[in-house]
Amino acid sequence: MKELIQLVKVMLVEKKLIMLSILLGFIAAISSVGLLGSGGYLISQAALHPPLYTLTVTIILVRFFGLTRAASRYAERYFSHKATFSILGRLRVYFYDKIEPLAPALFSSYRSGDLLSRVVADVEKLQFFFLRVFYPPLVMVVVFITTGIIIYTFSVAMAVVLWIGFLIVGVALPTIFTYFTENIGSNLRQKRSQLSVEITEYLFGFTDLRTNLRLSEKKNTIEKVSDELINEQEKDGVVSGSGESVSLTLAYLTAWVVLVIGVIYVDRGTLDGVFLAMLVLVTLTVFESATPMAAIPGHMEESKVASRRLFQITKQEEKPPKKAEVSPRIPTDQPLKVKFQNVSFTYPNAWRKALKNVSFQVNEKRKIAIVGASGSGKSSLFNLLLKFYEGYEGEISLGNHCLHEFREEEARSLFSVVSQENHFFNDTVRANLLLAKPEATDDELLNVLSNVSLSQLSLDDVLIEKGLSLSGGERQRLAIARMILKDAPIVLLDEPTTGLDSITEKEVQSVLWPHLEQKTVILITHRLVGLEKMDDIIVLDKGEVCEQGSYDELIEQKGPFYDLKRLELEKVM
Ligand SMILES: Nc1ncnc2c1ncn2[C@@H]1O[C@H](COP(=O)(O)OP(=O)(O)OP(=O)(O)O)[C@@H](O)[C@H]1O
Repeated sequence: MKELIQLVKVMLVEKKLIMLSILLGFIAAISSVGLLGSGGYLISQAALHPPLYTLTVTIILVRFFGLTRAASRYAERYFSHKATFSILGRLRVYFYDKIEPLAPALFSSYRSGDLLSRVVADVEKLQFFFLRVFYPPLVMVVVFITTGIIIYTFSVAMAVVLWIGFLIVGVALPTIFTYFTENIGSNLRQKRSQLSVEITEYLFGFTDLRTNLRLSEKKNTIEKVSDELINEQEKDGVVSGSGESVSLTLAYLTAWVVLVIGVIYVDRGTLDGVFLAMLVLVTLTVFESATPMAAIPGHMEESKVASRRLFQITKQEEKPPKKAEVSPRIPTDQPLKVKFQNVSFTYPNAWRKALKNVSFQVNEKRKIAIVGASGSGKSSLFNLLLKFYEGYEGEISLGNHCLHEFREEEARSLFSVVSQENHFFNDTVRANLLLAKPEATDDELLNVLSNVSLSQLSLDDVLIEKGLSLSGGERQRLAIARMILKDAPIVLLDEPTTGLDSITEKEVQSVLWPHLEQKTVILITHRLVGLEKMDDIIVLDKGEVCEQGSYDELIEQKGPFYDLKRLELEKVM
């Protein structure tokens, strides 16, 4: 329930549209009651053959209610859907704003398929919260009160029957159906989320699954989960369908009881027979606004769970990292030094430290390599520098400022990153390059492409997602083109040539290094080729710095670096 209250708070930003929808919903419902009531009265009066002028007022009333009903129903649909789409838009922005600063730490808690399903499908599901859960009961209560008072002036017994009918259809039935829908709803959601996870894994792992001959196995799993989902949807359909039919039956039953009471009263002479049709039709019509109540439990349950799942992701925000209010202004065109002082770090939910008391300094324009076996903590250093994770001990500084002083965007603007796997979007070469420098002109882009020996590409060439239409070497050179365009003072290289053959590796290196002269460079690698040109090498082992020095010093020292180098050479032989 707490989540729904939170949801309502976000929704209330659209209070004008919400009020308008409720008001128009009420006018439409009461006009329906008025139309059928005055219609019933007109027919009864007409049957008595009165002079035509006595019917004029009733005819005008029928026309008035008819037109008002049509216009207000249209306006109600228009404004309620407008409110719904505005609310959904706001919710998407709200959740995106909350989630964005939590990435990539978020991926340690959620599988990407599940996250996708939460942010897309769960927000989508919330459209029914306003349309089916939030405002129809408000309209229903006001319409019943108004109609109950009108009927009361004719007969107390009829009004009591109407109110009993209302309590059964509008309150008791939805409560009973809540019980049934809870179970079905939770299975349905579980299956939907499972299907989303399976499909996402199928798409992301397509190549691996195919090469390992596991494609059909995965397909079968997807089909099985899909069948289970269909099964749950069928059950859900049966429950919500029966909810509606039971409500309708009870509404007709109430109208029958009103008719029977009316007949008795007319027989006794306590009610004028001309009002009988009007009262029965009014009773029938007023239930139009109560029958949607049967669908409320299902939608309510779905909205409750959808909002719980959504707010759960953002809950990590409750212990937010220290956020800098104003970032120090550092010119991005000047070299910058980087310093780690006794930095220790444990990933959220991890049981051991990824970094332990790491200290090193890279002065302006210096180039250092950080080497170590897989899992030694190399990427974790970049994760902290780029502020993907907070909550470390010790101090990291850029220039003369502590990293905590920088806002995320400002800190990231000081780095260019070239990694082993750079992402390219399914868009033109131009769009993929402008990502690094949105204001760059075509001439500038073409110049950079020629600098990285990619003159054969046109700016309008469209890349397949992840740059799969390019060779590995071309992808890396395109990533270097982005780095040149961004022109940040610190360059982070994360195994930029791993996976390339030695000729392509040489080509990429020859394109890369001339552009790094004026930059502070940190290279992380587990391969020890070409490290002679680095000013300093830091060797990490299980998150700790175990050795540091120039290439020659480390070779001479015959320590861990020397051992790693020897092992690598042995492997090559
Ligand atoms: N998101 C994460 N959540 C929990 N633990 C993590 C996470 N990322 C890394 N680790 C752990 O932190 C330690 C250091 O990992 P890191 O990725 O920094 O090593 P690495 O030297 O860069 O490895 P590789 O060369 O394979 O990329 C490892 O024990 C790893 O399991």
